[in-house]
Amino acid sequence: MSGEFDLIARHWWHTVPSSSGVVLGNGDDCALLAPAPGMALATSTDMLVAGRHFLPDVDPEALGHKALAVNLSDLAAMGARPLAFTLALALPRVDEAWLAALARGMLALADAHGCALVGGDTTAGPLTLSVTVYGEVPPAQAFRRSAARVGDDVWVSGTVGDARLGLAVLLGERPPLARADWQAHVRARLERPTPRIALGLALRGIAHAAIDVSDGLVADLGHVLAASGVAAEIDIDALLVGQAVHPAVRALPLAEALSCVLAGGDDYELVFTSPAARRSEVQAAAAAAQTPVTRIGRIMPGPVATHPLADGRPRVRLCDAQGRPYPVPPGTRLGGFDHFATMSA
Ligand SMILES: Nc1ncnc2c1ncn2[C@@H]1O[C@H](COP(=O)(O)OP(=O)(O)OP(=O)(O)O)[C@@H](O)[C@H]1O
Ligand SMILES: Cc1ncc(C[n+]2csc(CCOP(=O)(O)O)c2C)c(N)n1
Ligand SMILES: [Mg+2]
Repeated sequence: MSGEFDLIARHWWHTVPSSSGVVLGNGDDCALLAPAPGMALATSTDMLVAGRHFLPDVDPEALGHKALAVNLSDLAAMGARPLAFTLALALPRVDEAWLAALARGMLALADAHGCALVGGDTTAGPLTLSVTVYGEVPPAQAFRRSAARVGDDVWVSGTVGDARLGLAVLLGERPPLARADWQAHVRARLERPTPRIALGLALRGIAHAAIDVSDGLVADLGHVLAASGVAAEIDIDALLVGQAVHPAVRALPLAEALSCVLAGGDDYELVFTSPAARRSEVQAAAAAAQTPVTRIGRIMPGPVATHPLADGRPRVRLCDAQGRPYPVPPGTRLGGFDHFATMSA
């Protein structure tokens, strides 16, 4: 028998970790959360829709991981520590083995971050996963998008562009990579992103503004710049020769490599700003968090923002190591992922 409540009980009952700020978990009309004294409750929602965020034949364990990871990534971008999450799930059919794998992937990542599943909703419908995360952060140390200042450095964690290369192969836009280890890497980067929670926590009190790269580096940095009323120079030489670009991406024709790096999306790395005087503290925080970071540019004066999201003004200037305008090759994409860009009203 597979009624709605059996299904929830079998797959989603989750023991609440004791130290987590969860007063009451799964099973009542609401969960009760209590951030530590002096902490603000941080919350964010992101959903994954079959055919749009993932292909329907994706490994369900990886899908469970990614649905939570992209949400934890938002907590990381705020400098918040994860406490709990809820899961709203629409399922076209009940496939016990598929659901067990989904739960395994999601709950393994939850346990790794001490983040309890405290509630949700399950319905029949087109395959959709919507996660809401809750975390805690000292409000004065949260990395607001509006906090970038002229004179700040721009940094990025990990590598950008490799997830988009993985997607290009999956979508048949290009053949699989000749090197099996590179192919496995780009696929894993697409399907099992690493939320940079440890880095976010280590950067508290050091970074000014931050955002996680979901739509593309230039587009997401653009949200920070618009919210802060500033502009930025991105040093393409520092990006391409540094450790922020994986060799599999560097090996692509230049326009394709730049498109992946600057507009790829699905990276779930942190782009953050911090004062130039604090470079050594950023490096120490990154080392403590065991997360590589690369300095890729600087914040410059820019137009005053009219809206923090859809401001429409060009704010990112691409330059070379000498600060000269970078000659972007024809065919390079810079715009980020936009769900409605190709839909007519
Ligand atoms: N339906 C909605 N109702 C209210 N606020 C929304 C809604 N959709 C998005 N927002 C808010 O708009 C802002 C931008 O949303 P967006 O989803 O682009 O950011 P994000 O979650 O950081 O990025 P991504 O979804 O690409 O990971 C966020 O503050 C988000 O909470
Ligand atoms: C099958 C398939 N097609 C396209 C993509 C790429 N993609 C989809 S949504 C998104 C931005 C983040 O989503 P959101 O802004 O909704 O949080 C990106 C980069 C994918 N991952 N899988
Ligand atoms: Mg979102």
